[in-house]
Amino acid sequence: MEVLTPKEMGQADRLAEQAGRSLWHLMQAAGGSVAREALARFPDRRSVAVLCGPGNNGGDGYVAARLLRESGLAVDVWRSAEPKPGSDAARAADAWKGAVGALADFTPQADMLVIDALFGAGLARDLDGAEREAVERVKAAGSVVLAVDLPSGVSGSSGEVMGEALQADCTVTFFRPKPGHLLYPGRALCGEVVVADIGIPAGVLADIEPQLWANEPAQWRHALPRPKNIAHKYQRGHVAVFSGKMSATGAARLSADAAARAGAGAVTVLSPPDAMAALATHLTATMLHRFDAPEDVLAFIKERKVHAAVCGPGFGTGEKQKAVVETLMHESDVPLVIDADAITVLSQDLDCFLAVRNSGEPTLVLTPHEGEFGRLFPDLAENKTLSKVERARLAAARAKAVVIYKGADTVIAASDGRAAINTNGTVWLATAGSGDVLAGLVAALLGQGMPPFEAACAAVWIHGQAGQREGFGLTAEDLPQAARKVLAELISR
Ligand SMILES: NC(=O)C1=CN([C@@H]2O[C@H](COP(=O)(O)OP(=O)(O)OC[C@H]3O[C@@H](n4cnc5c(N)ncnc54)[C@H](OP(=O)(O)O)[C@@H]3O)[C@@H](O)[C@H]2O)[C@@H](O)CC1
Ligand SMILES: [K+]
Repeated sequence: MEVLTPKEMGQADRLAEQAGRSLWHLMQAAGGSVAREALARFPDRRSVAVLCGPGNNGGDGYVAARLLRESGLAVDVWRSAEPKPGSDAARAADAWKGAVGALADFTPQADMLVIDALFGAGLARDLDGAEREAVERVKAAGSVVLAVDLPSGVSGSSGEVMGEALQADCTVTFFRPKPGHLLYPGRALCGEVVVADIGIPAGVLADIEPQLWANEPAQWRHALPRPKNIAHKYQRGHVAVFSGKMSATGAARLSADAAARAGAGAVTVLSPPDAMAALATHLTATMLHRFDAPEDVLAFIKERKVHAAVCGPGFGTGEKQKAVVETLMHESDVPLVIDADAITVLSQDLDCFLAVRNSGEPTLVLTPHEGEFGRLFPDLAENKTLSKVERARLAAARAKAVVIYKGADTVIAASDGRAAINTNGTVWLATAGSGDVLAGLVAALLGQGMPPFEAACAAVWIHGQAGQREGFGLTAEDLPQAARKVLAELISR
């Protein structure tokens, strides 16, 4: 599903108006969907307090208050400021015939349902004054909170908290989700998110051309590799995985296993001389090839028609490893997944490493977690005015790569501006070796010809789904088999 920034949502609103849906009607539908969710989800609440701000978010609140009162509930409205005269919100406030108290006098109770219509998409600065104090009182009272569009204090564009924010049990948003619903900490503060249809025609999206999605199979399933019956193993993608020294071969084996389970026809682990024996005792279907120097790597990639390579897991960060990364980046055009130690190597001189990747397909996928992202792109990491999506996009454009910016809310970004926020991750994936598996999955899909952005999105989603299936106590060794089953289901559907 498309994700719209608050600015794009404003555009949707204007385009809907041109198509004959006035803001007044949209506001009625928005307030109506809030009232419906309140009745359906919290039927046992004895009283309802609707907190209304000065803008259209408050307007939605007045509409919901009226409808809930008409359905027989005891409803009070508390407002921080009056809506602008002549606005749709002012008209909605006029249609509310009950009492209106000053927000400063509002005393929340634990058994109350609080409908938060203070601020939504128009939140422009940190909460302070009466609104901030009311938010603090609601949090302290522990009332159940249903947020209109966004919990007040959460930025719709970044999910960041602006000064202070409510913790909602449920958030009803309209037409399409916003980044603030999917990016932390906003995602946690929203509670369950309901996306309500308020009559904005989906056709407006063709004009808006959103470049951000919630990461879902609908976005990339069509591009999943489906091998032809007559393909031989090398036509199904040959993935090379670089191993580190003797005491650090496990990470490469996890990547290799993941690549094989994700459909690569052949997988070879490229091993430094000292690790050959350790790897040989562990590998069965996966092939093993020794390399001493970068020239060996280039020769192997060429002669054995490697379709994608993973470099980084357990690789090491010394001069020898740096020379290999440099060679891969400058002298080979094999699609590359650069992870872990190879990211550290790259971050030593990113400009130099990326200097020659100025044209052509972005065949580079970078998979930094928060710390690695900070090392690769320190200025972007430190820029607190940017959302995680914006940081990932700028990084992708700078590196001419697909960037998988990992975390609980992993963002995948392409250098052309497309981006996706992943939502199916689980805490069980925060385990040693989990990233090595992800790198192998990306390489398998790349090696089978899937375009890089789609391959990265698919791999992240499949990884998340595999984590959910395995759940409590999973280890990275469990993930490749689980990923295989997830992928098999996706392809067979
Ligand atoms: N788009 C659509 O299709 C639809 C949108 N709908 C609804 O409209 C909502 C967006 O409405 P909106 O633009 O009026 O913004 P909103 O969140 O009410 O706040 C703006 C007001 O707050 C003020 N203000 C801001 N920050 C502040 C602060 N920290 N502390 C104090 N004041 C602050 C700001 O003041 P200003 O910055 O102008 O001085 C302005 O007065 C959206 O969330 C959804 O619920 C639906 O009705 C259906 C269709
Ligand atoms: K709100």
